[in-house]
Amino acid sequence: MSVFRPGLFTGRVALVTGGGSGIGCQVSIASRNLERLDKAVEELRPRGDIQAVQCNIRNEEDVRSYDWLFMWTSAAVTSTLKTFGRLDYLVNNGGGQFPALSEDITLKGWKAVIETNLTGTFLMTREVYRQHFEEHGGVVINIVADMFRGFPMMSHTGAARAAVENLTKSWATEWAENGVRVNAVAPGIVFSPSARDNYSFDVFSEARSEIPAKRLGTPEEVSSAVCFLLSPGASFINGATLRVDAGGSLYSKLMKVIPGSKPP
Ligand SMILES: CCCCCCCCCCC/C=C/C(=O)SCCNC(=O)CCNC(=O)[C@H](O)C(C)(C)COP(=O)(O)OP(=O)(O)OC[C@H]1O[C@@H](n2cnc3c(N)ncnc32)[C@H](O)[C@@H]1OP(=O)(O)O
Ligand SMILES: NC(=O)C1=CN([C@@H]2O[C@H](COP(=O)(O)OP(=O)(O)OC[C@H]3O[C@@H](n4cnc5c(N)ncnc54)[C@H](OP(=O)(O)O)[C@@H]3O)[C@@H](O)[C@H]2O)C=CC1
Repeated sequence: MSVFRPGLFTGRVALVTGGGSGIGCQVSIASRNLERLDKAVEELRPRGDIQAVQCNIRNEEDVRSYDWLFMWTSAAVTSTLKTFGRLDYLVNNGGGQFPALSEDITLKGWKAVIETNLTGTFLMTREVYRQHFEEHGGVVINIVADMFRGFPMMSHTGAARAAVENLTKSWATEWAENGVRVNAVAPGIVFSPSARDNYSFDVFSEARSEIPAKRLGTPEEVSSAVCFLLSPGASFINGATLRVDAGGSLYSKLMKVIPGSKPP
């Protein structure tokens, strides 16, 4: 994600898993690969105050590391609080999967996808709530996917993302009185280099004709939705899933073929 909204989030602090964000506030970005994180920090530095935190969201030990000052706290949360002094937003963006028929998914592969997308989101959110949001309130955004009609060829991620959508509703209700809002964003098909490299065929070219708008989404279009849900403009929205897919999740091949074709 990389959208800059000058002014809107000034003085606020966000913790974003899975890569970059420049939403115009102070941000910690957390993922496994420190080299990639440092590169993202360099790119995003002109947009705001950014720091990198190495963290595998699948490992409770990574998420909950011991700190003498803060007692049992998340490394990512602790370092964000130490650096910026507060925490207002958590964006659970880290995730991924691989294409495979269900019968070909090994238990190890299944666990990798479930632990990344479901358990990682649970661990991060639980920790942020325990360490800060319970007392101070905050906003959580869970990035899910278009799994509303199942996710054939990627059933592991479909199951994990549907579970995260359900967690979104549970947390929204459990924590509302603590001033916490929890919403999800479900992107359609959005160009990203890692998605391109993760398929043996040109998934983006093939997908384009199946989207009513005849084009892919952009990271900025996803980020706009995230920024809206984080903002005070969404203060009465809780437990919702916002689809950012240009209607892609509503379209079926059984319907009339979509005419025309627009450039990407
Ligand atoms: C034909 C497909 C049609 C579907 C069409 C749909 C349209 C597509 C829409 C696109 C939507 C895009 C959504 C996105 O999320 S894009 C960007 C997300 N980024 C990624 O997905 C990054 C790449 N993925 C991963 O990093 C991994 O998949 C994973 C999340 C599992 C990370 O796990 P880990 O780091 O632990 O990875 P390992 O390499 O150690 O793998 C562990 C075991 O997982 C199995 N595995 C992993 N990759 C594959 C693969 N490509 N094929 C089969 N199995 C795989 C395997 O069992 C691994 O264990 P082994 O290495 O011991 O075998
Ligand atoms: N692009 C698309 O069409 C769609 C994407 N999405 C979802 O949106 C999110 C962003 O996707 P996109 O930017 O395209 O993909 P990327 O692969 O670029 O981003 C995924 C990020 O997640 C991080 N990550 C993966 N596993 C872990 C882990 N165990 N711990 C911490 N971080 C982890 C990766 O960093 P690192 O490897 O360094 O840990 C990477 O930065 C993902 O959850 C993706 O599944 C959903 C629908 C469609």
